[in-house]
Amino acid sequence: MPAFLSRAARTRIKICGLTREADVDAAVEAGADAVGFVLWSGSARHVTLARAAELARRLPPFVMPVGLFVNATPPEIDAACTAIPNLLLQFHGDETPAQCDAASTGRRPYMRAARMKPGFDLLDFAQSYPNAQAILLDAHVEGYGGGGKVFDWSLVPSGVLRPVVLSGGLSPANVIDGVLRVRPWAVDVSSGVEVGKGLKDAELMRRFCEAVREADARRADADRGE
Ligand SMILES: O=C(O)c1ccccc1N[C@@H]1O[C@H](COP(=O)(O)O)[C@@H](O)[C@H]1O
Repeated sequence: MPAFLSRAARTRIKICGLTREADVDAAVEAGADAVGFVLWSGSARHVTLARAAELARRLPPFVMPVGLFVNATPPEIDAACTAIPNLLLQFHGDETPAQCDAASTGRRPYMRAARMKPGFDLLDFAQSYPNAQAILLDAHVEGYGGGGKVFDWSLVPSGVLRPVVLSGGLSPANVIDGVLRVRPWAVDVSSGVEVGKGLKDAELMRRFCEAVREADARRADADRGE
């Protein structure tokens, strides 16, 4: 059985939209498995590639840098992958399967964001991106994402058969519920651990990660029938 389907899996944590050194350090300290840099200039959390590379150099081994793109060109993605080794690509715009595959050149792992709303066919969407390493679920919001909006988790069907990353308005207050309801491979948070756009709060990040661990413990108990 693939690890992402295992009931015992520890829910991975990505914290996105970091812009400051202290926030990168605090995210790692809190227990993040991945940290995201918004490389789309249309976002209030945007960082230049040079800045993202500088921040990514602070990451210790086994904490992965993620580059968030919205309709970036292949040369922009090439430049990012050159500047930041081991960059996981997050396509959060209108990228087609062919565009994602071309940008990844078959060698760079990527996640594709799905914008969840009633009527959206997630199974069909996931199938149309067979080379995406994960499907990231975000709420359908004005613009492209990062709006701090929770979508209706009951829209997530069982049987996606791909690693799912739950995002969209997660926070220390609701992430336990999200993990128990959706059982994602990973969770991704931005607005819910912020004091201002791109300005993270160390205490909120700590509480978020702690809540995910609590959800994992409850999930394990539930699976054991306790
Ligand atoms: O963070 C942004 O500014 C952003 C811009 C464009 C697309 C996605 C963006 N962020 C991603 O959105 C989800 C949900 O974020 P939130 O927790 O609801 O604020 C997350 O994957 C961010 O990486």
